[in-house]
Amino acid sequence: MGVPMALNLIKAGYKVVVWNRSADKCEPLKAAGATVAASPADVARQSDITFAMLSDPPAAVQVATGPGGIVEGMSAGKGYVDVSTIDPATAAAVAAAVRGTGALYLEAPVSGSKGPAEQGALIFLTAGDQALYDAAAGPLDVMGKASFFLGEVGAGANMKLVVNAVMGAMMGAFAEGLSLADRMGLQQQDVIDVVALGAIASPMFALKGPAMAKGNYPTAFPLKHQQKDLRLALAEADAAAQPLAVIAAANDLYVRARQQGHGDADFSAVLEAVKGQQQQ
Ligand SMILES: NC(=O)C1=CN([C@@H]2O[C@H](COP(=O)(O)OP(=O)(O)OC[C@H]3O[C@@H](n4cnc5c(N)ncnc54)[C@H](OP(=O)(O)O)[C@@H]3O)[C@@H](O)[C@H]2O)C=CC1
Ligand SMILES: O=CC(=O)O
Repeated sequence: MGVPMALNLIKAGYKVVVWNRSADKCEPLKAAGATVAASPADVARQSDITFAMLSDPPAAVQVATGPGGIVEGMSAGKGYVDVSTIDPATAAAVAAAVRGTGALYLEAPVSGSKGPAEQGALIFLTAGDQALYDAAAGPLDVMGKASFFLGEVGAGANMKLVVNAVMGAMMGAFAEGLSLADRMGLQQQDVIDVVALGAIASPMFALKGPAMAKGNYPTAFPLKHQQKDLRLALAEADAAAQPLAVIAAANDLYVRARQQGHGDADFSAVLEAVKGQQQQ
């Protein structure tokens, strides 16, 4: 996600400084005109606003507060925007560390996958320092088609977890429907066509369905990240005393898919876990 987002900033004329743990992934950005920094702190020192797109809560903490991390390069007048999907407690911990330097913090997880990232059509779910939201309006507008400012730190993370919990359950139900159709002797493509015309039509089913019917799962949103989001949503639901029976059942399917080795495939590969449950 980070590469297409940064490429759009470069194309829009922003001076962009990048860092990634595996340095080779910076190559396309360097070729497009970005400066490659030696560490996250080095990015922060050279930038007014630093964006981070990282896999999960441990990565967000490591890059922000670990040795050579963002916090070492932050100071008053700068801002840190974390667009990773993480939990509200991690966002609050990173916000406290960043704000301790005098800098501003905005969480801004995104809804939308690889295609929207390439097209500059992401949806930002932001919360934290409104002054940084205002200052980052230009870059957010380049990378996204909409931005929501939702209030205090944690609200953006919570919104993202709600949306992705629903998405994971929808994809799980779709995978079960395709498998059921197959067992009944129906064509999966016919199911996809029927669904597309009715009240449960979804861009996600239309986009992923034809490949799923062929057993193909080219990675846009890695299954391991969808399962991470379900796991984080279930933990928040537990803390809020909100039972999530359907979403918890969907999480079990994604856990099984990861155990079967599909973690790096697209999350639509949850279909393989459903197939694996079929009785002979
Ligand atoms: N893909 C998608 O469709 C979407 C993803 N998201 C969310 O965005 C985030 C990124 O997703 P995506 O780009 O697909 O994920 P990837 O797995 O492709 O990228 C994860 C990034 O995190 C880095 N990273 C992981 N652990 C560490 C660490 N300990 N220290 C430093 N860097 C680390 C990786 O570095 P390295 O290259 O060295 O491994 C890599 O740059 C996730 O939170 C995901 O849930 C949100 C919306 C859509
Ligand atoms: O988090 C994934 C997405 O597609 O949004």
